[in-house]
Amino acid sequence: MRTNPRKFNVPIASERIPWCDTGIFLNERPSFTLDPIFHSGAYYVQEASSMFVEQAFRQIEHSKNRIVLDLCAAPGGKSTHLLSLLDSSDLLVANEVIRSRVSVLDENIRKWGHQNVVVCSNDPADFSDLDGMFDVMLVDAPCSGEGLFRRDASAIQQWSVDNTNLCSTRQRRILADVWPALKNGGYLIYSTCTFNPAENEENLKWLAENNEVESIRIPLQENWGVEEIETDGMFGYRFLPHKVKGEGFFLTLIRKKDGSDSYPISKKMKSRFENMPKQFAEIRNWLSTSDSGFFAKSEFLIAFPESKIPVLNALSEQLRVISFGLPVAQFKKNDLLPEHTFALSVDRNPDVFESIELDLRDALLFQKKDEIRISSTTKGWLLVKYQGVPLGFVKNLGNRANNYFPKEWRIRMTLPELPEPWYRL
Ligand SMILES: C[S@@+](CC[C@H](N)C(=O)[O-])C[C@H]1O[C@@H](n2cnc3c(N)ncnc32)[C@H](O)[C@@H]1O
Repeated sequence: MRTNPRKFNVPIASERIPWCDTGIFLNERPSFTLDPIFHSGAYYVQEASSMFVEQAFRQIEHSKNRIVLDLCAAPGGKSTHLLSLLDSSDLLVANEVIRSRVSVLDENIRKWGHQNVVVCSNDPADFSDLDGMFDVMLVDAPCSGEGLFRRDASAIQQWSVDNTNLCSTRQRRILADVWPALKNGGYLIYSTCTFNPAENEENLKWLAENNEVESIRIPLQENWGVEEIETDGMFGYRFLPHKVKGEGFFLTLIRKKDGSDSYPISKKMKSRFENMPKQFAEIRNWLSTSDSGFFAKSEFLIAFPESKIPVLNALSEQLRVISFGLPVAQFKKNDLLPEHTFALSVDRNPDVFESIELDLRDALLFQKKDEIRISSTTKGWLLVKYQGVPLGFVKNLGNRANNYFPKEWRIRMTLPELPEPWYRL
């Protein structure tokens, strides 16, 4: 699993994943459903090899105000990882073409708690008019999944030569479609969870034959067991499951050496997003960021970096934007109701709402959306926490408390005898 460093520190006794600062191996699989902080975006359960994206990202020249695209983003493993690696001045665009997979992506991103993000649902071809828009692109391409063979025997049955050829053709189409949107000097991280050259190094070779690119090497440590392969001066990194402590994976990093230097973003374009109604100005104090603008979308107030509004306008001219920023509150008449996602925000001003700590059972009852006992004498909005990690809001009426956990995210299982959590904070 990979922790959210803005919410939860890696437990000290854990075995670290050597290529990811926030990644740890768990000795056994605990019940994540019965862990309140799992539902709060304190960590993401992810296969270890995939976290190698961090090493690629570390080779990218550091600068601020980058626009980063995760093209094949659902369910959000690498998008949440990127959010933790990016500067708050950067913007992540997380895209998933398959509509039924967008809601899980959106949910995982909301729980991670960052405001500098746009979620959209488009075919790679829809990006081709955004000439030179992105500084960094991650294409974690759909593939034949040979890397799953070890843990899922049915993946072997589904494998065929025809399917690998189909995947390779599709990957080339995806790369060709999205390539113009990467700016000159921008970086592409390409990855798959398969081994065969047709979906990996041969695609790279094809890209290099048709475009000006520079292959970037990623430093390795021998004890990681990761293989560096070189094909005509192009480097790739292969994870073979009998050699690394992780599943099968392939990744490469290249730099674009041609094309547009930047996308013309007009600062004057009329915004599609309404400004916040003036009577709610107090909400500015709810976040500790200096760059938050607030926008009204139906009855919700959304925080989004003010400086990125022109980019958001430009993106929404071309793309189907599903969500942006972080919902902070719902306004009803002249009242502001804090949103659940605001409780999970990494930029929440801790002084605005009083908080109370729940024990494990009450924390899970809260996340089941059941009634819970509140010991606080403070009436009104209270932030509830488990082991210091915020879980959401209740409204304490004195004799009872209303539970504001979102219905669609609630835990549906009946609570069994509760296990001890696998960490101590
Ligand atoms: C390997 S998975 C991505 C995993 C994700 N990056 C993560 O780390 O959680 C590949 C994704 O590509 C999407 N996909 C499928 N066909 C596609 C296509 N033709 N173009 C772009 N993406 C596609 C799939 O829906 C899937 O979400």
